[in-house]
Amino acid sequence: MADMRLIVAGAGGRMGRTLTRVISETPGAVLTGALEAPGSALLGKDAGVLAGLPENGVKLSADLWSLSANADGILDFTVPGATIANVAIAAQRGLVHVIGTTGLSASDDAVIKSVTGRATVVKSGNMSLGVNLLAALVKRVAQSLDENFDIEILEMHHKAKIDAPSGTAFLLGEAAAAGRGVDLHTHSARGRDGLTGARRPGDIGFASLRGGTVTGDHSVIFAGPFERITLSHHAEDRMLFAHGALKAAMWAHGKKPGLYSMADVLGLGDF
Ligand SMILES: NC(=O)C1=CN([C@@H]2O[C@H](COP(=O)(O)OP(=O)(O)OC[C@H]3O[C@@H](n4cnc5c(N)ncnc54)[C@H](OP(=O)(O)O)[C@@H]3O)[C@@H](O)[C@H]2O)C=CC1
Ligand SMILES: O=C(O)C1=N[C@H](C(=O)O)C[C@H](O)C1
Repeated sequence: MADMRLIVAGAGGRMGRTLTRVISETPGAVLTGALEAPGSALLGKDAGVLAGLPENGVKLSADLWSLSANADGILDFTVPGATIANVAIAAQRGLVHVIGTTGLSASDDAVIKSVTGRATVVKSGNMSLGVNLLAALVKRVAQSLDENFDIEILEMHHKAKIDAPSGTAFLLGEAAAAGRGVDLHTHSARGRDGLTGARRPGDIGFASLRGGTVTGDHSVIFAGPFERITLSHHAEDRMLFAHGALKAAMWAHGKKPGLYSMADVLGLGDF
């Protein structure tokens, strides 16, 4: 079978450079395009060199329409506005679209959903095996405990992260809410500050810390009367997410159109 031809969107970013390295080490995958923002100072630079590799001849471009003429998939770790612009082109070209971008709004999600009748999209706030396994465990524990156990989600990331709470925190919150049988939107507490009043029973709380170079730490705390259960994941290297994204792309290649999650890719759906 021919190699899967991949475009990295956000090729100059932290995840983009990591993806370029992981693709170069992965049999069955080849980098054919590198997308960056219009006006970026990195346009025209070599994606291999930016990733700390020898030159690979793939120059950063802002023209996804042209790049996508010779591609099977796009790995998209950018910003919401870029991802939403990419969705339409990926769908029109029939590319697998792996979306790792976080900070997407409800209306962004609706746009993504609207193309999945004809596009194959894998979207997840976290592409690692460990976090997706953690989400399955959180769902199970939330199923077993009643509202006497308050659920709090704590995340910490590097100081350059621009969105909060993290996509992973929402993924874990959704898992907890599903286990509890409640709607996360009507059962969350975010951004506590000042005279907040007592905790509302049944809420799922979120707290975000930012600093240093932390790749990504997440804990889900079940705080009950006189005892606490804490389930945690600590990401030590972005390679983790890049390997997951590549696995998702290769899994989705040839799959029928639809919106898939990492739980689908990893076979954790019935966990
Ligand atoms: N799901 C997962 O497993 C993971 C998700 N993420 C998410 O991925 C996203 C990126 O993270 P990270 O790599 O750390 O961030 P960076 O800021 O390092 O990278 C984002 C890149 O996207 C570029 N970009 C901006 N606009 C466009 C555009 N229109 N077209 C193409 N590229 C564009 C930026 O360019 P410029 O700087 O010039 O604006 C930048 O190079 C975040 O949302 C993050 O939360 C991160 C890790 C894992
Ligand atoms: O911005 C990051 O770095 C990360 N973003 C994702 C998120 O928002 O959860 C995944 C990972 O934690 C790293």
